[in-house]
This record gives sequence, C-alpha cells and structure tokens, in this order.
Amino acid sequence: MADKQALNIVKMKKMKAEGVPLSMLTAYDYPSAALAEEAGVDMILVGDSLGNVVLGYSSTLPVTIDDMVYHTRAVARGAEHTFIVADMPFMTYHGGIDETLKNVRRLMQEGHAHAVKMEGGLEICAAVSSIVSAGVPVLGHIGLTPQSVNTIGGYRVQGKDAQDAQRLMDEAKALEKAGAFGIVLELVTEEVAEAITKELTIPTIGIGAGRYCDGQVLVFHDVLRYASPYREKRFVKTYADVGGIIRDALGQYVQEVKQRAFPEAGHAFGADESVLESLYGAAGKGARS
Ligand SMILES: Nc1nc(=O)c2c([nH]1)NC[C@@H]1CN(c3ccc(C(=O)N[C@@H](CCC(=O)O)C(=O)O)cc3)CN21
Ligand SMILES: CC(C)C(=O)C(=O)O
Ligand SMILES: [Mg+2]
Repeated sequence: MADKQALNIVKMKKMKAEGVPLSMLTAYDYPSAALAEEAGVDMILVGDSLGNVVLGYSSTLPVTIDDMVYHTRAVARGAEHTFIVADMPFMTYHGGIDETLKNVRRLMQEGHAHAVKMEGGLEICAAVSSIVSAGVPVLGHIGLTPQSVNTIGGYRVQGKDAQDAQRLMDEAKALEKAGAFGIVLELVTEEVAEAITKELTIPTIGIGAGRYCDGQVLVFHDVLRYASPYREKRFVKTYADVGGIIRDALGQYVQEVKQRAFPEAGHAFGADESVLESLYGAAGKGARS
C-alpha cells in the first residue's frame, strides 16, 4: 500500500537536496525482505543478481521475467512498508514497447513492486519515458551493466578515460530527462560518480562508485558473506559471516544426529502407559527392554 510506505520518489529527491543518504539493499525472498525492512533500509532492490546468489547461475543473463515476478512477490510479502524496486531482466525491455510494458505490468501487478530498474543509456530512454508515462517509476542503471557483460568484455570499472566518463555523464543526464527517478552507478570511478551526482537533481545510488553518491546499494549475500562469490571484491563490505555461522550450525546438527546426541528426551513426546500396554501387552513399557 502506497500510504503505508516509509518512502516514495518525491521524498527521495528531497533527501538528495538535503544531503540525507539513501540506503538500499537487495532481497530475494520473504525472510531477507523482512530482515531488510526490520534493519530500516530505505529501499529494497529485487536484483537480477538473484541469478548469481539464489539460483546459482554464473551471470544474470538466464534470469527470466517469471523468476523476477516470483521473487518480487515473496519480497513484497516480507516487506509491506518498504519501497520495492524490481530489476527488469535481460532482453525484457529491448523489443517493442508493448512487450516492455507487459513485462513492467507483471512486475507491478503480480510482483507488487513500486518501481522497476533498467540497465542502459540513450538506447533505453524512449522505453523509460513510456514506462514513466504509464505511472511507473524507473530507476536507471549505468556504468557496469552486467546484462551486457558479453559486449563490455568483462566486469570492469567504467569511466576510466575522458571519453567514457563523458559518455556516462551524457547517459545520466539523458535518463534524468527521460523521467528516471534515480540512477544506479555501478563500478564507476569515484570522481566521475561525484561529478554525475553533482550534475543531477535526481539521486545517484552507488555500488563500487565511491563515497560521493547520494545513496549506496549492496547485495544481501555479499554484506552477510552468505554463500557469495563476491564477498572479497573491493567494492563490498562484509558486516557479518553469516555463511560461517550457518555452516558451523549445520555441521553440528549432522554430527549430533550421527552421534545420537540429537534428539534428547526433551525434544520428544511421550505416550501414555495405557497406549504402551495395548502395544506391548499387560507388561506395558517394561516389555520393551
Ligand atoms: N553477489 C553479487 N554481487 C554483486 O555485486 C553483483 C552480482 N552478484 N551479480 C551482478 C553484478 C555483477 N557485479 C560485479 C561483478 C564483478 C565485479 C568485479 O570483478 N570487479 C573487480 C573490478 C575489476 C576492475 O578493476 O575493473 C573487483 O575487483 O572488484 C564487480 C561487480 C555486481 N553485481
Ligand atoms: C547490483 C545491483 C545494482 C543489481 O542490479 C542487482 O543486484 O541485480
Ligand atoms: Mg541487476
């Protein structure tokens, strides 16, 4: 429900103007969303990074619109009071506008997202305008755009030379003009991210883009060191070793079952003596030994 949300896109722009940072975290299911909301994040991103951290793919390319709808719906059930952005997955916004809008409609109506995110620059601006015109807030995403890994040639820092930095600036301005409510800057040099942040009136949300963006986003599993292959990347900060805690706990469980240390008497439910008499005859429980 829009009126129950702590945040909306009008307030976000005001927060940028006032210098209040925006915190964003990914979530992919009911428990991760509930924990993110309890922690007080401003926005949840249902990222197509779920392909990597939840589904076990080696890139985000295999993620489908059905995957995104399914996970977004679960997140919405877990975080009823948080602004939820859903990633448009690979190749779901590059065909005709009808197909693009159909996919946006599914994320909003079936997934219960409040906004969508799309990777790209000038080439997606027409689609951004159409989606915004339909009443759906759009978050842009430039710099390292993982859905284009095969044309970029790897997961590399962007904006390293003057021409590339100018391209990013032009893309950011074009997305603002097309109606985006904010822009994710991924793996962009700190100074270029700072320059873009100063130039725009809409907030920038950085990931591996340094200290001067208006907000920050990280992947849930990276923050928690939860079975994440990205935990040691330079742009990530790990706040707890949840993966280690889970591994130790599960290992103890396995050992205790093997050693018959679990379950103990206190975990079990006892039967009445009369039941035992009927099972074993008049001798009752004593007949068992
Ligand atoms: N778990 C997870 N976390 C993410 O942040 C994430 C995903 N998955 N999947 C989708 C994209 C892919 N992302 C990536 C992938 C690789 C690098 C990487 O290798 N970065 C190098 C920098 C390379 C350079 O210097 O140009 C690094 O060392 O951080 C960064 C972001 C970020 N996204
Ligand atoms: C890394 C963030 C920005 C993202 O797009 C994702 O989680 O899919
Ligand atoms: Mg993504």
